[in-house]
Amino acid sequence: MADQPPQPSSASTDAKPSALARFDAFAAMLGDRRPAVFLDYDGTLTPIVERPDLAILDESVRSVIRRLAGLCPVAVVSGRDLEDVARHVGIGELIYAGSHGFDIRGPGLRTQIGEEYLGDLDAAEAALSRRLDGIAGVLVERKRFAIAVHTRRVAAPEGKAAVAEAVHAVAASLPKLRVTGGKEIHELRPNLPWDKGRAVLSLLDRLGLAGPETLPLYLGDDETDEDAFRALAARGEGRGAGIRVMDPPAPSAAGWSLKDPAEAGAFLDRLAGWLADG
Ligand SMILES: O=P(O)(O)OC[C@H]1O[C@H](O[C@H]2O[C@H](CO)[C@@H](O)[C@H](O)[C@H]2O)[C@H](O)[C@@H](O)[C@@H]1O
Repeated sequence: MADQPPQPSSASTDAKPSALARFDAFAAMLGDRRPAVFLDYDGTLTPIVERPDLAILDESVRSVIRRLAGLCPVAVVSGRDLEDVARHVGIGELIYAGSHGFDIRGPGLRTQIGEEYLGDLDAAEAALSRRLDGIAGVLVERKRFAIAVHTRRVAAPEGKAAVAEAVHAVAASLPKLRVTGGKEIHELRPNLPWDKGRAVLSLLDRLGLAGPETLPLYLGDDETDEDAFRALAARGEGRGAGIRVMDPPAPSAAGWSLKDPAEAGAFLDRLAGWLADG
């Protein structure tokens, strides 16, 4: 019997089919459409590590992404600062969306959303450095359009609770910002209706990829990637595929899964091979 493409499931803890183990079904779902591939960085292309500067892209993954970019549109959509993620990925011709999609550049593309919030972000950064002073292990990472406060190396539970309290106190004093979460991280960003999902939809429009001949794929591992999975799911049945990198299964609006960045690299390699074979 032919391998039937699994139906995308809604946000639930249901196990999502593996886009790698069931690659034939994934390819059948893609059919003769051309993919447009959107890639998150941390936890998707590189394993989660102790500090952001230690998340180095493996050369083999870089070369798979480079090969894929020769076969279909590829964009990296990251919470990191635009320049930081572009430097880590190190492929000049790609499209990059940094600060969770607030800062976009690529061939013929340049957009910055929320420049009028930079003063509030500067004020938040200064307030955070005062409030977090003395909490061992905390790391504040300023991006152009967001501030990440990392708790991975902060003692639990008191230290982590103190960091959360400080972040929420600063946010309460700066209502033009909002708090989002992730893996051992609190982030402050402009309180605007903008996120990775809206950035992906906007890129599809601007790149002329919004039609039915293109199937957008989004690979991500974290809370903020759920915005992109939901945005693709909202385009309608079969108009986008979310692939959540996760182990064990967690609630997700993605229809597919991969276990870890190693599987993500293997999937991208398989996809590139499949596209090259025509
Ligand atoms: O959207 P992404 O590309 O996945 O970026 C999300 C955040 O990733 C980074 O933090 C995460 O990865 C670190 C390195 O593995 C890890 O130490 C940290 O606990 C994770 O939250 C990055 O530093 C953030 O700026 C991004 O927002």
